[in-house]
Amino acid sequence: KVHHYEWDISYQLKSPDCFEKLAVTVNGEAPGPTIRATQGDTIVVAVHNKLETENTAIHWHGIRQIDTPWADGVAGVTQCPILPGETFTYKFVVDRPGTYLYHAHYGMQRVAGLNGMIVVTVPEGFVEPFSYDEEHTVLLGDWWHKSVYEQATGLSSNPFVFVTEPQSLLINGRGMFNCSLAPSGTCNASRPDCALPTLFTAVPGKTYLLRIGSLTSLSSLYFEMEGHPMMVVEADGHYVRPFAVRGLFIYSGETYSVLVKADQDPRRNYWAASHVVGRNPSQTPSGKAVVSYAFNGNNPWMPPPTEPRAGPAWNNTAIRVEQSRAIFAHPRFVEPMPARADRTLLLLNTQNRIDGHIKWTINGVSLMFPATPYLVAMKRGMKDAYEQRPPPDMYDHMSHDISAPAPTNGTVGSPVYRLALGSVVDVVLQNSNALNNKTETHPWHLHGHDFWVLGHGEGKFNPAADAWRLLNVRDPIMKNTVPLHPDGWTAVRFRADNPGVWLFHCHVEAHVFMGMGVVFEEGVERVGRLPSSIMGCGRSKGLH
Ligand SMILES: O=C1O[C@H]([C@@H](O)CO)C(O)=C1O
Repeated sequence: KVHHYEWDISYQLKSPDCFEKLAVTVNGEAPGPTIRATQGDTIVVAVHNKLETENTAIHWHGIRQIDTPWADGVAGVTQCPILPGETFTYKFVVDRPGTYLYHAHYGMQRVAGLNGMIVVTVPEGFVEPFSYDEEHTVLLGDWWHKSVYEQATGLSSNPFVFVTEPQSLLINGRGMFNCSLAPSGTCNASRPDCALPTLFTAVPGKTYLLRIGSLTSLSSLYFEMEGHPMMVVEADGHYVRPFAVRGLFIYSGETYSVLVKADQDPRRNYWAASHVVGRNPSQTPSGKAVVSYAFNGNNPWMPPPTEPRAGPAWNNTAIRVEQSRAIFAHPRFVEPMPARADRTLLLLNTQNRIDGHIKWTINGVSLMFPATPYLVAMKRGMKDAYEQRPPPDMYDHMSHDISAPAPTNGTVGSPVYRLALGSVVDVVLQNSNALNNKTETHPWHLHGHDFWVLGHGEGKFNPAADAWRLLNVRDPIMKNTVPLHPDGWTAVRFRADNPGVWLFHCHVEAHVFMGMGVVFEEGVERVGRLPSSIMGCGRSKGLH
């Protein structure tokens, strides 16, 4: 089945948390509509850029784009940005069931509100390893009152101005800023678009599947529903061995499906809440929504009689690592993993000062997208359009001190790791302290593939020693986004079997903007004829 969408992308005045601000919308809405399809369906989205003065591009997060690498939607990697007034049509197949996301992938535009969810259901006759009565989507976000322009300008300025902490957390696009803190006339608590949202209406005794996704710009979150523990059954489109949590840690770019049973006293309603973890949440009030009960005698619009609980200690890394380590493939859906890798990359992130600007680097290189999209440049053999020298596979793991800021400056560039088509690649992401001597959470997202999550560890990964033996090679979960925890490392394995050029990056919008990403190429010569609609910028001007 083919699903056709016509999307007008435009700025609209919105007040998702009562504060009025310009947001990038899809057909007037932010978040955009949920795309619903069945495994194997084709999605066609005609994107009309009506932003007047701003480019755009949309990434379909978690969709591998097999045979359609030009539809991945990353300006600078897989296509030229879509100019104001132009229409670009994405066409791709949703080849696996699960919960996915979409969002802008041009500059820091995701921060401005262009995001939404993709739900791919199983084909008729397929029995999932769990059952439920109804399903709902929960999209988590964070929200700033500063414009994207101010945020991006601050990050690239000298002196550096960080985006700082979000003003609000959004649940399904709604938050609640305390208007007494805003300049008069900018915030109005009685606006309908910032009313306390109902997460879903529960009928006593029924079981609900919540498809939860996070598209925060910066924040790692803890999501919980008062009195309602969750059974986690899916992660990034893969069934997991079910595990129960009272609250779910979720990182930007991740999705989880959870089962919730409506088994509480139905004569009242309950809080759902999201809390910042991993960074100090003192400037960011928790996001709130209501789980309301449909029950004779209960008022479904009444706020719960309780106060929402405070979140867990934001700086308790151990409990977050514990959840990361509790996720295994469902025993009936273990995807066989190659026993060893053909190549290992040890990728160290450091924050560096380069020509006075603060950047993130990976093995000393801060990624800057080239003017000509990599996919066009590499497929057409334009050797001067990107850096020919590949970035380093390793950092100096013997002597580098991860608890100290980077001792060297690093460089800014547009290199690419060229992977042999079909080869197996291990990547160990290694965290280290930023220039302010703090260590942070970095959720890493791989385009075009899922990876097996081999493990998470503390401190520095030592490739020569025991570290490999600690990894889970028996039933690792496959994901497209995985957290790199403070002071630690995360190891993943993937098969480079999808011809194209693919971004792998920290999903914190400010961090990828500051260069925290790498580019992989595999089998670009096998990519089919590139559509001329992805061309028109840099050295691809005039090509078709
Ligand atoms: O990228 C970042 O920059 C600041 C700080 O590290 C500046 O040194 C911060 O909190 C980030 O997450």
